[in-house]
Amino acid sequence: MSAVEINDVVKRYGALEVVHGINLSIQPKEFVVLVGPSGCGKSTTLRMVAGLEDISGGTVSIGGRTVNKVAPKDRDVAMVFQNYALYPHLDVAENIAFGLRVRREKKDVVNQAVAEAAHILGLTDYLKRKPADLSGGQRQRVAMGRAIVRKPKVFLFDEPLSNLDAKLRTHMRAEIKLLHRRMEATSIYVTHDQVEAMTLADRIVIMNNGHIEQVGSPMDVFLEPANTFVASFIGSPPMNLIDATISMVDGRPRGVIAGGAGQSLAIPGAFARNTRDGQAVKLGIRPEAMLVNAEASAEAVDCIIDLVEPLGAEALLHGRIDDHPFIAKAETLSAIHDLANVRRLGVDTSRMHVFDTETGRTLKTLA
Ligand SMILES: Nc1ncnc2c1ncn2[C@@H]1O[C@H](COP(=O)(O)OP(=O)(O)OP(=O)(O)O)[C@@H](O)[C@H]1O
Repeated sequence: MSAVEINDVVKRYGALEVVHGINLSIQPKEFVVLVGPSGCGKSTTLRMVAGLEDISGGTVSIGGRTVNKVAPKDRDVAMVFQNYALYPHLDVAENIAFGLRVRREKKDVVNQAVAEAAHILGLTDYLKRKPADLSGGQRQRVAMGRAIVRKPKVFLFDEPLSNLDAKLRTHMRAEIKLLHRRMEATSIYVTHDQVEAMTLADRIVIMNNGHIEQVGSPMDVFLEPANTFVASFIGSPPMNLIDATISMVDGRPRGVIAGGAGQSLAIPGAFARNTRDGQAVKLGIRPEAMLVNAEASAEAVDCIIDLVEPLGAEALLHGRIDDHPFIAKAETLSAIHDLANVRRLGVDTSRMHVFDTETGRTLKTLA
């Protein structure tokens, strides 16, 4: 039985429909991340699972029970919010204990649960402090402690790290992952940050405009994006998408880059059989599949580099191929090239993607 089942779920605010009939089955112990740009409906979806928003159509089930009409407190879920939602007048121990006290659990049960959670989260020395005297990361841990002690069927996280600075966010991300390994609790996590999604998720659900674009493991969605939206959302810097037209050369399709002098790249085998002569496509080339050492590549294109951004071991090259902007990634340590003066880049076409321009869908036959 799935832990959470979302069936044809719709959300409307008056006449405005913001979630358009989505389907998702979440397995027990699974860590699922809903990711997408601002306004795509991920928080609304999570809040419908939590019971904080009414469901306009379809059903949500938790542990096999339809919960559409069940009050949030009776759904056996615990939610961790971005703004922590701690009680400022209560100390850490009282904040963690709050849900158990409401349930009128016995005092020694509460004390033991709080001690355990504090130990897991490294809060033992802070139990008597008020939230105002804690760092952002510590406050977020208290919020997680409050969720843990309730031992819910499902943890729901709504952008829990977005108020933290970059370093702390990386640290807390690792903590959440370790916590999940330890507790093995089914978790649904909402973020707009694709790096957070990639690092935390067993499965990523990519949402856009109230629809689900693709569901898969982090590597699946990275290696086999179903469409241009997923391709440009997952991966940093994003995949370059270059307009081209398919042209058959000696019976093999090549993508001729639009609006230029006819430069072209070989369409990889997995995409080739779904192309047709004259078809408008987008060639999807990840920055790391563009190679400074063009002479060593079977396929290459002429380009102009406008800007080199050194990142340390790597540099990002911002440039143009026939007026199409692109970003390439180069290793600075091994490259003997003067990166600003690179005029030709190799393309590892075995790692190239091809999308139909009209539908945006990949031309690869996905399993
Ligand atoms: N109470 C409301 N009334 C009307 N429209 C709403 C309401 N709440 C949310 N929306 C709209 O629903 C859509 C989805 O919102 P939601 O908060 O789920 O997006 P999100 O993907 O979580 O974005 P963000 O990352 O910015 O929170 C948005 O277009 C938003 O404007």
